[in-house]
Amino acid sequence: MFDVILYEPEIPPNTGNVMRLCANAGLRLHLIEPLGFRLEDRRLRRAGLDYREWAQVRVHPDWVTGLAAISPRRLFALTTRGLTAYTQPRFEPGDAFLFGPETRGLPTSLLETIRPTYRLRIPMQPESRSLNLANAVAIVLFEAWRQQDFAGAVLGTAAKGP
Ligand SMILES: C[S@@+](CC[C@H](N)C(=O)[O-])C[C@H]1O[C@@H](n2cnc3c(N)ncnc32)[C@H](O)[C@@H]1O
Repeated sequence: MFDVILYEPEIPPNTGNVMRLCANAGLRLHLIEPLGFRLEDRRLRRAGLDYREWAQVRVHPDWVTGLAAISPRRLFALTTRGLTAYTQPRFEPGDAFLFGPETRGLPTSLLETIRPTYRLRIPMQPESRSLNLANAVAIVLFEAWRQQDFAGAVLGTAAKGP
């Protein structure tokens, strides 16, 4: 329904967390190379990811190839320099969300080239610099999925009493 794109991610446990999140929410995950680690990295494997969590991950050799393969309906770039709150747009199936690398964020040159539909920002306290990448993905993607009434999810059953 939605595509998540990690642009040149650097830290294995972050990508592992996002892989699990995407599998849980039924989202496709795209990793744009170069990665700051090998997919065989034991710190990624240590996340205990199973086949299902690897199955929906695609690795693209560069941004141009990745974008052509994903071909999103709209592209939302998540950046601390965004001017639009992530809660403002009405997301639709086929939208894609682009997140930057942990130490650098999304390069200005990339943002100017791709011209995303919106540059989205997650509100923070004035003295805060940024959120952890995996946390940022979780916040935005669950908002997008919430807007779809958590389509496809099992929302739970009432607990049986004693
Ligand atoms: C650790 S942050 C990068 C920090 C980098 N110094 C910067 O300012 O962009 C990794 C990625 O998480 C996302 N992110 C983190 N905090 C965010 C926020 N408050 N609003 C929007 N995106 C955020 C962005 O995609 C960012 O590129």
